[in-house]
Amino acid sequence: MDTVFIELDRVEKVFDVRRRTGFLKRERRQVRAVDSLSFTVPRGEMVGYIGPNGAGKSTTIKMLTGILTPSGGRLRVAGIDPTRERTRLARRIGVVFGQRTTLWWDLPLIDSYKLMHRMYRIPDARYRENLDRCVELLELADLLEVPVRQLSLGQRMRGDIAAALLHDPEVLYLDEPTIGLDVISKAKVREFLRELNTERGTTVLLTTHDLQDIEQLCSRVMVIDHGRLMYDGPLAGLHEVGESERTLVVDLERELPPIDVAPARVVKVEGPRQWLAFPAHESAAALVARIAAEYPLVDLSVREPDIEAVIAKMYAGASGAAQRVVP
Ligand SMILES: Nc1ncnc2c1ncn2[C@@H]1O[C@H](COP(=O)(O)OP(=O)(O)OP(=O)(O)O)[C@@H](O)[C@H]1O
Repeated sequence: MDTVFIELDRVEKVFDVRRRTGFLKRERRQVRAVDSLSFTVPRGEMVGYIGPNGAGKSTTIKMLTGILTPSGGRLRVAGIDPTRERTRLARRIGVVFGQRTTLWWDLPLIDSYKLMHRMYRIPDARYRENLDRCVELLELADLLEVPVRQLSLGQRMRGDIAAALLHDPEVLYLDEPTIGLDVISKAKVREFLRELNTERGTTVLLTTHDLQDIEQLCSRVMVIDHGRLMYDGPLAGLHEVGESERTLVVDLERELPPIDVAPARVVKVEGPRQWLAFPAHESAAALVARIAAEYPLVDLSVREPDIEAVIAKMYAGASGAAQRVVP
């Protein structure tokens, strides 16, 4: 697990953008899509890679596949420089872009796979074995003869994931693999990815706007914004850096004025029930003890912060370098 598989050292990507600003007038501007980005991913890890729109996620993945060349820094995948040896690397990586398909639109699904078999020069036995496995686990048997354009989004996505895995890649880059899928299809895709990771040890870098993907699949999450790494650690750790709050719901014997115990503050009162927000890192037990000592307490419960709210808050305040938290 501890061999470094993906390695970025102060990687930069700057785009030159020309914009028409008037008749014969053009403005040149530089967009720093990825800004001094450093991280490593060990072989066999499944990592979530998240950030708001335009944060630089796709640009990172494109550099990792060799489609884009970094403007600066050092980048290696399996010891290979993707820009210099894109073809050699292609045999070892799989890519799924949720919003685009790599399948041939008018052909039955199986024909796309046959074409890939030849394109990647996959040995016959290996191709058969991988295809059988994907067909079984992704439930593709009834879909193989169906032209891709007739597949539903969820079916096509499963078809695309299989296509990315026929050549046994060591790493899989997934860009929004569950976008637009219904609950059942999402569950199938997640289960498949989990199995792929545990059974085959495939390294997975997962970009998604669906935090449940991350919660269910990744023990580690990287948050990127304005091309910079804002957080790298377990999902649970985001609570602390996101300055999130937990809520204590207190039932008193009778209606009373708002409870006064710092640092908690009352955010809602409904008859004898009061809601108190307090910093997530504070001990709930200490707070409860103080309330019990001073107020006629009947019942209480603690509500954990919603991770979506934590991340939204983090994105909102993520413009300054001062808030970068990379343990
Ligand atoms: N080919 C390009 N030319 C110019 N600017 C680009 C190019 N590709 C990306 N950008 C810019 O770089 C920044 C990062 O874009 P990128 O697509 O990597 O973000 P993202 O995190 O993948 O966003 P999303 O979640 O919307 O897909 C954006 O400001 C984008 O406009």
